[in-house]
Amino acid sequence: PAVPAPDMDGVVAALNSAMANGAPGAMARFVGPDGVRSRTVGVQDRVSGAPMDIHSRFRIGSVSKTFSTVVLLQLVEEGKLQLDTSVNTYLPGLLPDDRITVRHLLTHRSGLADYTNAMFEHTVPGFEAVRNRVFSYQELVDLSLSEPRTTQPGVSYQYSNANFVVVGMLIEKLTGRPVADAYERRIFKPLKLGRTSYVHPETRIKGAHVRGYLHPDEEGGALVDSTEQTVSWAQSAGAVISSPADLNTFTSALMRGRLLSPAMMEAMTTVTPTDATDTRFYGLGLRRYNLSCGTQVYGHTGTVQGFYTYTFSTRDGRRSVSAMANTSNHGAANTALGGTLEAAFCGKKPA
Ligand SMILES: C[C@@H](NC(=O)[C@@H](C)NC(=O)CCCC[C@H](NC(=O)C[NH3+])C(=O)[O-])C(=O)O
Repeated sequence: PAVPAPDMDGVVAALNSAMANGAPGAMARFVGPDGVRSRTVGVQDRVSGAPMDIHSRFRIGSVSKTFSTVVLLQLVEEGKLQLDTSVNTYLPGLLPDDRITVRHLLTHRSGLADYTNAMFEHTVPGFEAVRNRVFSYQELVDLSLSEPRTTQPGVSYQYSNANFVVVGMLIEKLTGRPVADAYERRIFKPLKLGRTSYVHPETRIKGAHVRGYLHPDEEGGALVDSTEQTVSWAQSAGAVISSPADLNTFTSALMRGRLLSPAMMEAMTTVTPTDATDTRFYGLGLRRYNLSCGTQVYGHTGTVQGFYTYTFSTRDGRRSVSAMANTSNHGAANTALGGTLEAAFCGKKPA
């Protein structure tokens, strides 16, 4: 069936709006039946003035959660663990509640508190305190367990990075190897994602990359260059580095069933609402947005110091959008960047 052509003027307007709301630069890449459309605005480096480059790499934050989910669901397909079994079966004694299952982690329904709320309550001091720190998975889980649970297991959606830290622990326990090897062997290599890497705890981004700029909490305060950090506070919940093209390839290949069986894709895309607007949903490590034109898109968003990311694809994988703005802690810029989805997937508004 015919699909609307992307409204690339609308995409550029959204990118410019992200800049008007505090991002030094932004970019978006659309892949559809009629080929690739890329747009960039502003700069990827405020000091050198280097313009935003569509081939540059950047930190994708929680889009990493979908990569971690693919690895874990492949392990489920291989019979190494089961979704509705207690996490403590595979990681004895880790969690204080045997009722928390693997599925609860992937759907943010475990009740494990998100330690990043306290860690980054004061944005720049919180970031400076951890940007060069290396945490073990256990230390991050202990931070979560030092706070009360946020829900009884399975009862409600409560987003938490802790869930995907435990997913990383499961992957390493079940494969006997660092999570980086699993990403490489199971996703990056097969899909030839040449600009995607999982780097921890090295702080530098190798190769041509975007510099990220963190907004301080103080209105009008100077931007902080947050490009170099360990991202050890997130790891399997947020430490992947990628590029617009690789993200388009990843989400499209995922939706086309290149990484998981049809049955597992059915499980992954079975969603529940995450808010009262009936437009935002979560499945297994995957968001679904219902767009104004009725199109449903699947993918993930990312927020890591200095970088906002959206990467979504239609269910058939025929169309995908990846968009990035090199700032964070500035909600208006994030909302503006999200406007690329409506423009790209719904096309020009009817006159
Ligand atoms: C929401 C997003 N989640 C992620 O990408 C994960 C990895 N990031 C976070 O949980 C936010 C950490 C603080 C960011 C900092 N904010 C503060 O420090 C606020 N005081 C910043 O904005 O850079 C997602 O799933 O879409």
